[in-house]
Amino acid sequence: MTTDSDEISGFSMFFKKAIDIKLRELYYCISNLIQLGEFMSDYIVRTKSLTKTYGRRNVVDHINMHVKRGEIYGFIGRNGAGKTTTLKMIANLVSPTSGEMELFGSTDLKQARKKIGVLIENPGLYPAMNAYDNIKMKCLMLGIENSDKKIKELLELVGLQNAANKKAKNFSLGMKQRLGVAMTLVNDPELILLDEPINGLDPQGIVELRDLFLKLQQRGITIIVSSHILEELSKIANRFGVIASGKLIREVTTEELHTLSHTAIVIEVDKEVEAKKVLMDFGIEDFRQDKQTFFVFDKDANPGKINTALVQAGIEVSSIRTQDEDIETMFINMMGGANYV
Ligand SMILES: Nc1ncnc2c1ncn2[C@@H]1O[C@H](COP(=O)(O)OP(=O)(O)OP(=O)(O)O)[C@@H](O)[C@H]1O
Repeated sequence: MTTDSDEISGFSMFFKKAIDIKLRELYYCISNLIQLGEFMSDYIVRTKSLTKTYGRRNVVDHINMHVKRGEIYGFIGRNGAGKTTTLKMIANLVSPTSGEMELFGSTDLKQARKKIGVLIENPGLYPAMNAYDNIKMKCLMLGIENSDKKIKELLELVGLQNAANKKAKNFSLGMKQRLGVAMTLVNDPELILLDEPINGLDPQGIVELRDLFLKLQQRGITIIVSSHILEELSKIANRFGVIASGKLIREVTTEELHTLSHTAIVIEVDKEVEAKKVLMDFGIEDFRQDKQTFFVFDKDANPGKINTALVQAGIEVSSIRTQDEDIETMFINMMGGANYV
C-alpha cells in the first residue's frame, strides 16, 4: 500500500530527474555554443578539401588549411607547389574547382573578403607616381575619401614617410614591397595575404619587411605570407603550412617544429645496399638515405654500435657523426627531400 508521502517523494524524484536532464541538455547546449564561438573567432581561414584543377592536374589538391586569428602563417612550398593559386582562391582571384572555405568563421565569403588585403604576385604600383599618390590611387579605387591622414599614417607605418614624394620607379625592391603592403592596408583589413613578398630582397630589405610584419601583428592583423625559403619566415611565423605538389603536407606551430626537429646520426658508407640491410636488421626504422649517406633519426640509436655492426658486415664506414637537423632541412624532407620536383 502506498502512502501520500510515498507518492510525494515519487513525484519529487520524477521532477528532480526531469530537471537534471534539462540542466544537462542546457549545459551541452551552452558548451556547444561556447565551442562554436571559439571556433568562429579562432579561425580566420579554414578550407575543407579546397581544390583547383587546371587541365587534368590538381595544382591545389584537397587542402585543409587552418589559420588562426592574430597569427603569422608561413605558407611554405617550392616554386609551382600551389601557394599562389591557394592565396588567389582565398582572395577570389581564382575560383576553386571544388571544396569549401570559411573566412572569419563565415561562409558569406563576399562579406568576409571585405576584411582582407591582398598583395599577390606584384604590388601593382604606378612607377611614375610617388608613394603618396600610389596609396591615394588605391584609396580612390576603393572609394575611400579624405584619405590624407590615413596615407600619412600608412607611409609612417611602413617606414616610407621620407619617401612620400619619391617616384615608385626609383624605389628599391624592398621599398616597393613595403609600399605594396601599405596599399593592402588601406581598407583596414583584419587579414592580409602576401605572396612571396620577400623574394629577391637583400638582407636589409628582409629585416625591414619582417619588422613590419611583427608591427602589423601587434596591431592585431593576421598575416598569411608565402615563401619558398623557410629561413626568412622561421624567425617570425607562429605556424607553418607546408605545401608540395598541391598537397598540404603538414601544418605545424613553431613550438611543434622545435619538438620535431631532432638530431641525426650521419653515416657515410661504401656499399649502400648492404648498409641499408644492416641498419634495418639492426632495428633502425627512422632513417633517410641519400646515395651512400644515411641519416638515422631513431632517438635510441647508438653510433658506436651501428658502426661496429656495419664494419662487421664488411662495410667501410668513411665517416659517422651526429648532426642537428636544422629547420630548413626538416622542411626539405617534409616536402619530399632535396631531389623533390
Ligand atoms: N592559369 C593557370 N593555368 C594552368 N596552370 C596554372 C595556372 N596557374 C598556375 N598554374 C600551375 O599551377 C601550379 C601551381 O602554381 P602556383 O603559382 O600556385 O605555385 P606557387 O607555389 O605559387 O609557385 P611560384 O612561387 O612559382 O608561383 C604550377 O605548376 C603552375 O604552372
